[in-house]
Amino acid sequence: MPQPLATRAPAKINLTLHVLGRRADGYHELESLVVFAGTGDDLRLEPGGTLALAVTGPTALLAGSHADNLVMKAARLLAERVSGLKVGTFCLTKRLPVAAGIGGGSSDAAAALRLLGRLNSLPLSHPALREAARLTGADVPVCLEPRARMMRGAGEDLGPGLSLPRLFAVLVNPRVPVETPAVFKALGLQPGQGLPAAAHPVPEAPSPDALLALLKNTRNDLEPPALQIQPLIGEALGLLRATDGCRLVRMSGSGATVFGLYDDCDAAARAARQFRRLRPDWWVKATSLR
Ligand SMILES: C[C@@](CO)(OP(=O)(O)O)[C@H](O)COP(=O)(O)OP(=O)(O)OC[C@H]1O[C@@H](n2ccc(N)nc2=O)[C@H](O)[C@@H]1O
Ligand SMILES: Nc1ncnc2c1ncn2[C@@H]1O[C@H](COP(=O)(O)OP(=O)(O)O)[C@@H](O)[C@H]1O
Repeated sequence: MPQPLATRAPAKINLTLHVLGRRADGYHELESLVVFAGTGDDLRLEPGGTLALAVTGPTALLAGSHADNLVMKAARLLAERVSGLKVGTFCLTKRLPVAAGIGGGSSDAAAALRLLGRLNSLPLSHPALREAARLTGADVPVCLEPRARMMRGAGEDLGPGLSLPRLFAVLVNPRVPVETPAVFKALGLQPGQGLPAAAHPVPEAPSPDALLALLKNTRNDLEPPALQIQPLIGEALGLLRATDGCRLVRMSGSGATVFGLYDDCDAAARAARQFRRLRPDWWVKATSLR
């Protein structure tokens, strides 16, 4: 019997997200410093038979139908490009909130491509794998090799892996989905129109303080339109900012998840406990980012 293959699908966090402009095809040119969390979904692949998916876990029911699952979309796109691709049954343990600005579905899709790559001896640099990632969604390429890097273009233009200090964070989501296309639409850019550019090159191996100083001079341009659509994001930002030891708060991606940064693991754990007392029904997670 072939051994099942397994991988983690970590949450993606946009520490910065500058929208440079809107292209003629409607997509937006981005510049984003992306990192990955210690928390995420889990994906297993049991090789053999036809392509199938089973989803369990606390947010399984929110992830939509199996046919529309991004795991299946990525696998189908790869199978269309690699003849005789060996497949099997994917078992997804879904824990991350859905439509939450932390790329859960994208990270699941990228995890599926990693596992199929392993099963079929395809390196992550294989053109079919890269193309399947890009066609699955704008955030999938950066999730293929989940490590800190700059992401540009619509998401396909990736910088080299960055050596960042580990950051200690609390992630908060009010458990309300926010749809990405609606947020980009609410930004209100016309094709060809841009926002003021503000390049933010990351120095080689910055200290935690240097990284924090850089983050304070940057933004998430999707925060204002997302706040218009879902005012609970403003509440999340305000409550998190007020937790003890919080150094910076910001929304990730198109929301609604927001993150707070703290000096160390204990401060983040304390803040998460403090926050849970205020909003016991929300998703609150202390984690590290890098
Ligand atoms: C905003 C970001 C930032 O990392 O994260 P999330 O909020 O999804 O986590 C991503 O760009 C989201 O990536 P992803 O969720 O994969 O986007 P897709 O499915 O490809 O596109 C959904 C829709 O978002 C808009 N879109 C997406 C990416 C982009 N650069 N410009 C866009 O205008 C388009 O309207 C598109 O139809
Ligand atoms: N494996 C999956 N996990 C989560 N959402 C998925 C998945 N597959 C498909 N989707 C769909 O993709 C959309 C975006 O979900 P998600 O990736 O969680 O968003 P975000 O990138 O904003 O965190 C949702 O509307 C959801 O129905």
